[in-house]
Amino acid sequence: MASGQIRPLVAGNWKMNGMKASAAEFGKIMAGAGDLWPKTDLMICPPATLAVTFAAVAVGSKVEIGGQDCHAKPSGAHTGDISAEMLADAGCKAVIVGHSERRADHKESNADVKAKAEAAWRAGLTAIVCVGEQRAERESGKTLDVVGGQLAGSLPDGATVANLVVAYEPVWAIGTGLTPTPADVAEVHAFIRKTLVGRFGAAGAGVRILYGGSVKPSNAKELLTITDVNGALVGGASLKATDFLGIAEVYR
Ligand SMILES: O=C(CO)COP(=O)(O)O
Repeated sequence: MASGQIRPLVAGNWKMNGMKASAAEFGKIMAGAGDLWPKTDLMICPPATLAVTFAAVAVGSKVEIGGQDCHAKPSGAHTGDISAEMLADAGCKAVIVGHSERRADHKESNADVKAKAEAAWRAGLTAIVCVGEQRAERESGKTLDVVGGQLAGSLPDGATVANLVVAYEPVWAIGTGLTPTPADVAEVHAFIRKTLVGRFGAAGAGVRILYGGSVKPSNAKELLTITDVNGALVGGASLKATDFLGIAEVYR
């Protein structure tokens, strides 16, 4: 496998989608996961309203539950926010931080993202740190500068590198059906790997680097078997069990 010895992770980010009735679709994902594990780890990041129940029913299954965001502090007067400790208490094993929709909609800076990633580690969660360039940045040849700056500013400090995942999500590829060429994905992932090894030493070689942005079953093989692509962060296609499992199939 092009991704070497690293066990891939296919994670679904449900974003602001999902009602109680979505438990049926989640059940289908759990039912299919057994066939894919232990070759591939599977995770669903549902909205917080569903995380508690999904985490409870997922106990003993091969699907882990993650949050989509967390506050940097463990508790306090922060109306509407959820801490990493609360996610862990709900049964989550990971949390996405620095998704481009949060960087844009909530004006989250690299420093904010870093504080959230460190909060994830503090709570014993895996931090899934998202980076990725805007279309204009790619067109002007600034992709590696932008991604390098995001990594420098948002990766957590500390020694819990086993609890780190980086997701490369080009902003222009999210929800658009557009994807970078395999060569472009390979270039950015190699750059992220080099940066991780520079930052964390040998442990950086084991950090999973996910690709995200319009991944679907039909393009999964092309995108997810590139060197240093160790899985996917899937948006829209993760809402349908057959599509989500069809993506993870590439690692079977
Ligand atoms: O943002 C994403 C996952 O976090 C990707 O979304 P889509 O797969 O819908 O493009």
